[in-house]
Amino acid sequence: MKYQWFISPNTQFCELPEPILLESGEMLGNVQVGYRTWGKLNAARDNAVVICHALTGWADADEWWEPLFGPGRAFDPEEDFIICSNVLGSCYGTTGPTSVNPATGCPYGPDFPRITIRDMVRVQAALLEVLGVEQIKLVVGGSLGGMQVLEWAILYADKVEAIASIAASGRHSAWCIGLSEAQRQAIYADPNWRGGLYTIDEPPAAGLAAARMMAMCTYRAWGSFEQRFSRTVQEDGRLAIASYLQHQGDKLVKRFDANTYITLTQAMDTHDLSRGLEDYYKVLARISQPASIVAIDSDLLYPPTEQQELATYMPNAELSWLHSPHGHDAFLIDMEELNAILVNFRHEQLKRNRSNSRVNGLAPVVRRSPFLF
Ligand SMILES: CC(=O)SCCNC(=O)CCNC(=O)[C@H](O)C(C)(C)COP(=O)(O)OP(=O)(O)OC[C@H]1O[C@@H](n2cnc3c(N)ncnc32)[C@H](O)[C@@H]1OP(=O)(O)O
Ligand SMILES: N[C@@H](CCO)C(=O)O
Repeated sequence: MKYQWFISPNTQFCELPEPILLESGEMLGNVQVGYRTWGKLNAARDNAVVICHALTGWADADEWWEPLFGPGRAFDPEEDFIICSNVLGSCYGTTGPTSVNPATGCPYGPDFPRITIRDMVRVQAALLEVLGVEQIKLVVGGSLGGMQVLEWAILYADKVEAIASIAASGRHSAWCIGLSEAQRQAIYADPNWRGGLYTIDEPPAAGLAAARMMAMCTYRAWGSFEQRFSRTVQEDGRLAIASYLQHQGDKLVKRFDANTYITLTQAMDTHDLSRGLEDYYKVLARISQPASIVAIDSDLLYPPTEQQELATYMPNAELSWLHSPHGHDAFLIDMEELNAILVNFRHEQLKRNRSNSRVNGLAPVVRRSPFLF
């Protein structure tokens, strides 16, 4: 089998002008960002909507969130300047383990530095600076994307007007860290792993596939598996659920890289909004932007208690429920329902801005300071 890391032909690339100082203290130079945009930046440079993707996602948000795009939908290119970039550490166009390390001329592989969610957000902010964005109307994303959204609200509080964080937590739980560690150990156990020094033609495919199979069980729910597969045995003798998981494992292996999987899951494990700041609940109280916190009622990975907690402690947050039998991945499946939640939130945001404008006699958005990236 020929493995390749697929980068969509629509991807645009930006070489960041400055190195990025990672949270670890390491400087990362020659950072490339793969990204997409839709719509136009307006004259005031304040109509940006930033979409943050999930673990194995990429910049083509109009593909994987297609029903959320269009007139009257959550993201309207007639009104918004929409940006989605591939995250730092990923393998879809942004610098990560599959990129060439300028110091060696070889791919970083396992030597790619440890990164955090904050590092991902700082790279996105540097891209936005290059694109000339001054103010962001909304930052939105699910799962790993939702973690970035929350960090955006803290790191760039003056720049971000509203956020929507879906199926995410404010700090990675022991449950999530444990599941990710088990997945990483499956990759390490593959003889092809070779400490991360495998070749593209001989990757640790079995390990990565096993990791994805475990992950899929956490992305879906008891009821959805029961309804779809029950105890059905296929003509080839395999249980349908086993066959489905094997297919999902193989599918990921054809489009994703094992070192990238390690890098991104480790970054998720660092996620804690309060790291290096103050008490966790005090940090949540600092997130003052209007916020839509979306909980999926069947989510086993980031259970609704985590979003209830966010919505309780964030002063301008509202909790919405995405009712779905599909589990955590519902934000990539039940898109009409998600679209309705986000459209409603954005209408409310618009009304709030208009009423602020009437009360204050000011423009709808009050800019407090220029943005420092
Ligand atoms: C193109 C995209 O993936 S867009 C989605 C954006 N993606 C991201 O953000 C990255 C992550 N992607 C994902 O997590 C997933 O793609 C999701 C959540 C969006 C959707 O999951 P899917 O795998 O497409 O859906 P689902 O659970 O219904 O599985 C369908 C697949 O399982 C296969 N399948 C179903 N039952 C069985 C079975 N018994 N045995 C073997 N294969 C089976 C189907 O043939 C189908 O295969 P295909 O994808 O190769 O056509
Ligand atoms: N299914 C999603 C992960 C869910 O957070 C992905 O593969 O990106």
